[in-house]
Amino acid sequence: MKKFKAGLFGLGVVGSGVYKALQQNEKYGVSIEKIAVKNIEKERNLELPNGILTTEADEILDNTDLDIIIELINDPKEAFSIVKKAFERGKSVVSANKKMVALYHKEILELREKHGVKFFYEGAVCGSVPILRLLDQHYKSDQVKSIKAIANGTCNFILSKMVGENQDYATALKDAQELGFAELDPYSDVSGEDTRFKLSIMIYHAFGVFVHPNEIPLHGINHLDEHIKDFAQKHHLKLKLVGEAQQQNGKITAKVEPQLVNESHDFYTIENEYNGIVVDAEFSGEQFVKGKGAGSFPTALAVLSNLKDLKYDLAIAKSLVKKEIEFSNKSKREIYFISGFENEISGLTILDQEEKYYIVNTDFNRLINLKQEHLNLYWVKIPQDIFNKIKNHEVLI
Ligand SMILES: NC(=O)C1=CN([C@@H]2O[C@H](COP(=O)(O)OP(=O)(O)OC[C@H]3O[C@@H](n4cnc5c(N)ncnc54)[C@H](OP(=O)(O)O)[C@@H]3O)[C@@H](O)[C@H]2O)C=CC1
Ligand SMILES: N[C@@H](CC=O)C(=O)O
Repeated sequence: MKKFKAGLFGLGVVGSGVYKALQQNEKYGVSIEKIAVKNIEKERNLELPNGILTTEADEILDNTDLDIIIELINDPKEAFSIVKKAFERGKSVVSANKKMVALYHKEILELREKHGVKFFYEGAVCGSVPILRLLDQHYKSDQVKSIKAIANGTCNFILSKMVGENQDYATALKDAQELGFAELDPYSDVSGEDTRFKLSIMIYHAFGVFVHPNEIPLHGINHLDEHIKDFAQKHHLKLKLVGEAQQQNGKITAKVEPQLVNESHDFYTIENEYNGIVVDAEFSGEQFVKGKGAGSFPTALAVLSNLKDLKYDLAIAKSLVKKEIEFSNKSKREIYFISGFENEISGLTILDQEEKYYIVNTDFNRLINLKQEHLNLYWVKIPQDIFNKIKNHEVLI
């Protein structure tokens, strides 16, 4: 079979994983001919042929010998410009850039149709977990009702280290950065934005609707305080950043927020950089997938599997679905642990109270409003069953 020739953009955590895997294994049938980087002088822990690096994007984009572009840079605007130019030159692209895909999703898929090329991005969502492939192929014959996902390895790593191993936030974040899990600006991870990008992409593949990430309400883990950690440890609970979306009565609702889970929940065993997704669908009911959501080789694997899709002309992410389902950012009343307030907060239905925190019955939008006055306000959803157990002293030590 013909060996494909590829041009690679980006030789960082993911790019170098892809390069090494392709170098070490002939079975992929793809050779990297040229690599664009930002800083050609940078020291790299890789053996590279002379002259393979460039800082000129057009050296790759204008090279008619190259069949495929692999886009793995850390700048979404620049990445979009590369993808557009590649499409205009008739080249198909594989990318792992969730921010770029989420921000320009509809436009990219329309351009892809216009230019008759292919565009795959499995690595953009949950690293090595083939969730887009599942949603596109398996769930095409079913009707997805909801998706719940731990979709950010950095946050899950931090929360695992803090609650499970008593590490402090700053050390856990630094370790996640050193391990290559975090984004260039880790605010994107800890604020919940990265999860929101991935959720918006999954919403399209699950429900066929483009929802701009900014429309999805979010609350990250960047204001986490000791009280929630103590509370979780005291009740043998784990803390997870969860992105969720559901379809009900022709409307999609979605949000990203931290939640407490107990040992009966699928997410309880997801630790460190692992991600997990529970898909609930009409015929299949609930299914749960779990795998490494960040890191060099796990993400490279998703890119490599898309290179295979290109070679064999598979249908993943091929269709541009058009559905008239509305998105609504309305939120319903749920039970929340809240802390991080200086003065008493009035007007809330308080279910339990200690000096430094409340357990309240309220809705996400009300909390977002309260945060404007109480800047350090932090909240975590407590599912009803967990609250009942706590109330009945069932899980108290
Ligand atoms: N790290 C992870 O676990 C995962 C990352 N991703 C996504 O994959 C992409 C790459 O991430 P990651 O490898 O971690 O990022 P890194 O920061 O490790 O590497 C980024 C690479 O992009 C290069 N680069 C930046 N700007 C340009 C440009 N304008 N032209 C050419 N090259 C450029 C950099 O060059 P130089 O080396 O010279 O600085 C560097 O090699 C991002 O979109 C990220 O969100 C997705 C899933 C998991
Ligand atoms: N920063 C991201 C990398 C993978 O998408 C994460 O931590 O999940």
